[in-house]
Amino acid sequence: MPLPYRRLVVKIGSNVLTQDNGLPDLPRMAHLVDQIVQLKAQGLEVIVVSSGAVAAGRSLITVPAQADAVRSRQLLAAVGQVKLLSTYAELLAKHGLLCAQVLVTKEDFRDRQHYLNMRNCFQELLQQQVIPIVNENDVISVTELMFTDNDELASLIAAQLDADALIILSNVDGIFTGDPRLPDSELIREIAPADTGFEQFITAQRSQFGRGGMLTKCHMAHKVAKLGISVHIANGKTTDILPGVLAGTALSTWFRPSKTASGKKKWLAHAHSAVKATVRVNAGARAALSTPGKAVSLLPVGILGIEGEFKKGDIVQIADEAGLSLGLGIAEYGLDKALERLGHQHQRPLVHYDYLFLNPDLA
Ligand SMILES: Nc1ncnc2c1ncn2[C@@H]1O[C@H](COP(=O)(O)OP(=O)(O)O)[C@@H](O)[C@H]1O
Ligand SMILES: N[C@@H](CCC(=O)OP(=O)(O)O)C(=O)O
Repeated sequence: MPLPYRRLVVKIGSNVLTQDNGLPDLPRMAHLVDQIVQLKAQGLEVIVVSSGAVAAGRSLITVPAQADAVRSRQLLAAVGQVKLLSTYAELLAKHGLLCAQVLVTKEDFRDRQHYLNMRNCFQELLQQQVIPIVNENDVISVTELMFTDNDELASLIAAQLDADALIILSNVDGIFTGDPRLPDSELIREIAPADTGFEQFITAQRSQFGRGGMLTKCHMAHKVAKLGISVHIANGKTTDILPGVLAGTALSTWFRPSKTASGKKKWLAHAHSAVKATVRVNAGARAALSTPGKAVSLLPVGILGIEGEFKKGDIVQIADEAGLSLGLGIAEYGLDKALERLGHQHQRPLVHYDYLFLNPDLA
């Protein structure tokens, strides 16, 4: 049967790879690797984003009682990542396949050139039939340098590599209409790009070893789907979940994708840390930019003011009069020219539509 996707990112959460006692679940890992190999044999390119370094570290070393939370995580992840990757390497070697370790931090997504370098490396690995296994570099990612969790990282990678689909494997079948442990809660099978309000169902409860929780998963999934990438949240503990999701026979919450965004827009969607200045627009410009289905560029006539400095090609944030962020764009010219043209009619757009990413929840 032909599979609907060509390039797939699979995110595997900590709890999927971890037993209740906190130690790695090797049979589960072996089964997931078998499924990945099966998909690869059917012609799919697979990129894995795997958590589990901290859990693997726990099986190897005891954290000293005086170590704080940051030190403990660094210690466990530094030791555990070696074990995590060597386990993947051994399991894949049985099928004659190689994997590659890709450890990243938020910084690696800041600069477009840096971003493209990373993308080129992924492309080479995929071309050589190597399976990239990505994780956050927990040793140097501390506090504000951290991704919210690996769901955010997996979303960035899916957008960066123009994946057709992202499958997020957790310990639940998807998003439920209430606490998944309660019998009245029902699985939401499909969420459309324009759907809102599903966040109300999500409780603060997390899996035992997870970091971000279901709310980040939802936000990320929705954002990625709006970039034109199909997203499924499914249960990584279910037998044959990956082929099941792809065949449409397994349970999951499917975030239906909107029409595909350009590579530049996908990059901009996650480029908040690279913003150089904020451009405030008036109500008319806000209304024009947020009209569904219309390709509108940001013209100087609708700009009220600018905070910060930028050059041609820098990323600017666009905000409304109240300071609410509307999206990000690439400046067509620098601050000096922008100030000269501010408020004037018949001027070149400061941000062209092709280089503009508007927040999906913009009303
Ligand atoms: N409405 C909901 N539907 C599904 N899961 C939910 C919901 N609200 C909270 N959760 C919790 O989210 C958890 C999964 O998120 P998380 O702990 O981040 O997992 P992971 O480690 O796989 O990233 C589930 O184990 C569940 O307890
Ligand atoms: N980088 C950490 C995982 C952090 C994380 O986001 O975990 P999870 O929420 O289970 O995907 C590790 O490898 O242990």
